[in-house]
Amino acid sequence: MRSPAASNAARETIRTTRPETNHTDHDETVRSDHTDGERSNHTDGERSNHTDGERSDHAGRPETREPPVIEVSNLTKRYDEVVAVDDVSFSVEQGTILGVLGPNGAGKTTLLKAMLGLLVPTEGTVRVCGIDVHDDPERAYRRVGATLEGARNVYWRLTVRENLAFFGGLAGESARDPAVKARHDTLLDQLDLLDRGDDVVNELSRGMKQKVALACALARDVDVAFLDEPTLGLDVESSVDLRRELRRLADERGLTVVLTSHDMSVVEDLCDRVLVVNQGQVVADDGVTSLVELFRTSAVRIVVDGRLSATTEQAIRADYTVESWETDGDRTRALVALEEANDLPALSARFVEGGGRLVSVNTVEPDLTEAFLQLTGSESTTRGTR
Ligand SMILES: Nc1ncnc2c1ncn2[C@@H]1O[C@H](COP(=O)(O)OP(=O)(O)OP(=O)(O)O)[C@@H](O)[C@H]1O
Repeated sequence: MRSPAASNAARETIRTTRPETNHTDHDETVRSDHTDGERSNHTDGERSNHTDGERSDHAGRPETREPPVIEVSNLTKRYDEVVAVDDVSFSVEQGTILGVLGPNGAGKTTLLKAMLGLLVPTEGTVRVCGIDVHDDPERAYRRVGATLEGARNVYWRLTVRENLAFFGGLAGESARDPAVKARHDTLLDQLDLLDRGDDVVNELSRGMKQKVALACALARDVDVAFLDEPTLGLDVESSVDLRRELRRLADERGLTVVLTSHDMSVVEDLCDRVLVVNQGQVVADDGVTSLVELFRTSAVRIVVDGRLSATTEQAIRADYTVESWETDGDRTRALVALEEANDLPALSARFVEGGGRLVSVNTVEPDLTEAFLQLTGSESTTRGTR
């Protein structure tokens, strides 16, 4: 329905409205469509001190805006001829849940691994909480938790609590420390795992294992969680629970989350902001609502009874963008793009004039899947009706 030119124009719009990362001008990097103001008002005062020394002023004096928790600058990762990440720059404010989307091979995992300091970039830098993850990986590691391969990171022969103790121990924390134990208890409680704490992970359901993996990523009092496909394989209920928990951690503790997911509903429900990656480059960086708005041309699904002639079909196709046209006996189902809702009566009239009897007319709104497909150059074949 939208011409490649329209998609390109949209792509250009997204790239040009998003300022390049400017680490000295935070106003530039703060986006109006996010609730940054609300998010910076966290209940855990310690959390706002995430930049190793640069902290907010709790004594009532005017505060300066804090630097972003994550700053990626001109990051490039090449594997011989393949440019997996191509000159990517962006920054993330505290308490944001950022979704990284992209088709297979787009560079999402490479980007995440480079942000975690697990890959040496060909060029560019990543700073987490003000720490360069490649110059000082150990110090950076203390501030981040990650699940890169779901529950496979977790030790299945250990109990849930032993896993938490192990992952906390990697950063020198002792589970015997009452403060650490209290944190683990709170985490288990929040994830509804408190009564399973002494169970061997192997005996838990898949969804529970996934939650244990998340608990391990957060076992230390981290500022940032990198989660690769956190809801993969979860049933609907567990997926909803996990999303709720991540939202709560972001809102109440100021946890910053970077996640990848192929599940658009997860991203649409959960993320404040979406980075769409394609061929190693960021092709869009915006709020979910803004991205969907960008492709807000509606379509209408019309069902009519009565045989429509080939001439009628051709005439409608000549005047409108027909996304699909299916005839099944006497029934025709057509999906037609409309630039203006006002065009609907005229379009319906064309079907009636052609001998059809209207059965139903439904407006179909675009969603994140549609925006994603447009941005990555794929074409949508179906639209969901809302
Ligand atoms: N170790 C490696 N050596 C060579 N090429 C690699 C390596 N890792 C990734 N690549 C290539 O880099 C590109 C990006 O891969 P990456 O795994 O980051 O994509 P992705 O977006 O995570 O994909 P998927 O959604 O399929 O997991 C791909 O072309 C991939 O083949």
